Amino acid sequence: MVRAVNPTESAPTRYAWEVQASGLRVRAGKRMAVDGLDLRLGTGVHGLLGPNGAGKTTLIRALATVLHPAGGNLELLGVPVNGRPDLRALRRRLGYLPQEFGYYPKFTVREFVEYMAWLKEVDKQDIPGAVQRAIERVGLADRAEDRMKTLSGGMLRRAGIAQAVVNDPDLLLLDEPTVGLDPAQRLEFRALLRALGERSCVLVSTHLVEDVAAACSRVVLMASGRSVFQGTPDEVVAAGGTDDVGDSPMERGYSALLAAEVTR
Ligand SMILES: Nc1ncnc2c1ncn2[C@@H]1O[C@H](COP(=O)(O)OP(=O)(O)OP(=O)(O)O)[C@@H](O)[C@H]1O
Repeated sequence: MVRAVNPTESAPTRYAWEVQASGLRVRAGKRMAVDGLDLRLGTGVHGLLGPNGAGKTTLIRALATVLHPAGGNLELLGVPVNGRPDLRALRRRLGYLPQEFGYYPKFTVREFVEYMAWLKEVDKQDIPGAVQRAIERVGLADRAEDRMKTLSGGMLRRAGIAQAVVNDPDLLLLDEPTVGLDPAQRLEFRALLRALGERSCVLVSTHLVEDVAAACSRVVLMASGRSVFQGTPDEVVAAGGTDDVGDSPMERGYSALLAAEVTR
């Protein structure tokens, strides 16, 4: 039987921005946690910074199409996600690492990443190679046959990153990916981020300002559900002065930009 092609699958593959949001509003429970956010993200690694409760996780969940916008416009990889479109084709091109993710504890790392590749509808013949590559990229090749329940917190996080990249996503969303990674792994992860950002749009939420300085080409700063700054890491540094709070130029710039927003 010939299956009808839906409008999402036949959407043009060329677009100016991987993520384009205007006046975006997203609810988290009863709260409008993203409230009038304007954002344009292209290829590269974008660091998403902001204080607790700024709306970072809610934004990432909306970009992962887990939460539906309550208002405004959102376009991902050229596909409008307002209304109730069929998002299946779009989701195949996304990678998402939530802050917490579920897994069957008896799965081995390889089985977990294979299962996620299958869910993302990676072509059957491509799955073994894609899984091996993803596991190697996060440095878990020597633990591939170990069960998920035997991994340390940092290793679990790396397995989570492997599932997020197994389909070579065009838009990769990582919510606090470096939590639990040891310093050596964080350095390797920064290198992986830079490599992924060469051909994909990567958005990384983190509280580790130094990860942003080292791995990101652009910075988005959120406060109270809106984007209050978008620019380069150098521009963040330039915003800081010696009186601003922080142990590094990047932290002082971050504090200065947030303080300017509070007094606005
Ligand atoms: N399920 C929920 N029900 C009610 N309120 C929620 C829910 N999830 C988030 N919120 C609220 O929405 C706001 C934004 O939360 P969100 O988790 O998006 O922020 P965040 O910037 O990711 O914070 P953090 O840095 O602490 O992870 C907060 O005020 C939070 O309390």
